[in-house]
Amino acid sequence: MRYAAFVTGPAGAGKSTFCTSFATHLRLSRRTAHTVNLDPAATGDAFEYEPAIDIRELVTLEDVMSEMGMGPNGGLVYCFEYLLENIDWLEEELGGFDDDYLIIDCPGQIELYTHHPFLPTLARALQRMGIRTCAVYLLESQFMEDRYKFFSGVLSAMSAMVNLELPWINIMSKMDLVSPSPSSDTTQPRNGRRARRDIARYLDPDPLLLANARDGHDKIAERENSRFHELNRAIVQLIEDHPLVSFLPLDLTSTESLEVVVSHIDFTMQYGEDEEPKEPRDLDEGDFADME
Ligand SMILES: Nc1nc2c(ncn2[C@@H]2O[C@H](COP(=O)(O)OP(=O)(O)OP(=O)(O)O)[C@@H](O)[C@H]2O)c(=O)[nH]1
Ligand SMILES: [Mg+2]
Repeated sequence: MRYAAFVTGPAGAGKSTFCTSFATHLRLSRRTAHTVNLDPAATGDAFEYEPAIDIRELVTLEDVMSEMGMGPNGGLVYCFEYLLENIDWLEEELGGFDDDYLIIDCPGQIELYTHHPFLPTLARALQRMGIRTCAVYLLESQFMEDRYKFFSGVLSAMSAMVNLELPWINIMSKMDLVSPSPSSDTTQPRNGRRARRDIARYLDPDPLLLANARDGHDKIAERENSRFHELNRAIVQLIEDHPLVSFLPLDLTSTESLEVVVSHIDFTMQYGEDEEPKEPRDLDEGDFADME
């Protein structure tokens, strides 16, 4: 059985860094792992791993921009269309890997996940090749500093999830940057326990975070713009009705944290489930011979 995890998320969320750590972790656990670079715009220092498969061997954004006279965003769309038209190339590249675990490092353009069909089409192509797939969505911990930013992150994660139609895990990356005292939420007393509880409210989003906008700035905003308030209420309702989005914290400075995340990814893809179950050996007739 082959497996592939798409590592997705907005620009700079830590996808490539996570891919490197994830692959290293699997290898240290004596498991095979191959990283795939799916970013046609990646430059030399975009990631630290040595990709086993690299979309840039098929097409690069630079070439598309200079040869087709396209801008960076249209060019990226063109690259993915080109990849899907040349899916044989990918199949050939993948042919060499049997019984394997692919970690696919995706580009950070959010629209690729939320309203283009490329990744779902690609995932279906992999599934046809007998590869079991899942997606990991990274949101960086700075999103927890501001409620509105956070909920926009939650909504983009949700819309990517709906678009991709794959087994899915959300990860709050860069947790090493979260200090024990609550950052911008000045309404909370600065003690460690309260801060941890606040972090928990973000990891398992508490819609009341958005509903109970308590500081003065928000009150003024609400009074001045009742439609904004209405919109917030609608979003709160949406998140309450569809509690699909919770986040696993990832702190790359902790092996344990990485292990927990990897075990969730394994579980999501049902990694190893197809291995021969090691059932106890059946008794042969001969085993009874001595007893008679
Ligand atoms: N403190 C901290 N910084 C991190 C972590 N992961 C990544 N970074 C930093 O965040 C920046 C972006 O990391 P990348 O891994 O390149 O992010 P990306 O999501 O691949 O970015 P794009 O491919 O450009 O969308 C780099 O400067 C990393 O060093 C982390 O766990 N903790
Ligand atoms: Mg990257």
